[in-house]
Amino acid sequence: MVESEQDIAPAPSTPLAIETRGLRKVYGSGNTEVVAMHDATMKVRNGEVVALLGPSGAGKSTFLTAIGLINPPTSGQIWIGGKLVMDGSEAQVDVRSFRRKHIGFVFQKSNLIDFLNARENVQIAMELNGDRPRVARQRAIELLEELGVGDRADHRISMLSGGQQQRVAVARALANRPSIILADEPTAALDSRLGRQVMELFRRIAHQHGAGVIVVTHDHRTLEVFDTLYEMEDGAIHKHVEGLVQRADGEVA
Ligand SMILES: Nc1ncnc2c1ncn2[C@@H]1O[C@H](COP(=O)(O)OP(=O)(O)OP(=O)(O)O)[C@@H](O)[C@H]1O
Repeated sequence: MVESEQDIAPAPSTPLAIETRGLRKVYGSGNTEVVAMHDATMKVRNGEVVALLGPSGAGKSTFLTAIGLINPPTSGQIWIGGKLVMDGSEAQVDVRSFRRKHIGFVFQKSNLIDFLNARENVQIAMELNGDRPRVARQRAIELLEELGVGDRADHRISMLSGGQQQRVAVARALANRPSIILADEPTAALDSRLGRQVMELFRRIAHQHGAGVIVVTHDHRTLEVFDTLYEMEDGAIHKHVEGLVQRADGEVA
């Protein structure tokens, strides 16, 4: 991919890719009740790349899977591309098709299909979305080339290194031109050089393709790649502003 003058953070007036309002999630009930997320509020603009930090058990995966329409919140609202998609635990869209069309996921482990090759793993995401095989095949090859693994397109997943697999996973996440990308510790299995490359890739993708990106990470070595840093603690989200911790709704804590 060629670096371009578009590789800059989005202006404050850029439309929102993601907005969450007062998300709350309660698991279990009675003695086993856990409030995993409360008043979790965040805005991500098109083209913005956001890191979500925080200790184990803070609620990061709960937040990400709520936005990914995998794990509905107990209450609060989720807006994607200006559309209300979750109102409390009630989906406002056809979840499966919305997810396929608009949301790209990258997980800690790549979740690729082992018995397919790299190209087929990317291609299948587009075919499931209704693209013709020839069109899907061509785009899969282009994406793998763009991500620097074009020469591994015909290799089975088990023959690729961890970093190469993660690049294929990113290609698959981009296949249907999602408007948002959600990544849960995508560099946890990578050494620091590859981890950095994958994070920089997210930045380029966000800035050049205009997608809103949230990356859950513990990897403090790569934080300068991000436009905005948030921290989650005990189920609540705070925004980092020049050394201060600011609540996502604007109040300084
Ligand atoms: N399915 C579930 N049932 C009950 N409690 C759950 C469930 N999933 C998560 N929790 C609890 O909710 C809280 C938040 O968990 P979550 O996985 O969202 O945190 P996290 O910040 O992603 O943690 P980590 O960094 O370790 O992945 C934790 O206390 C966890 O034990």
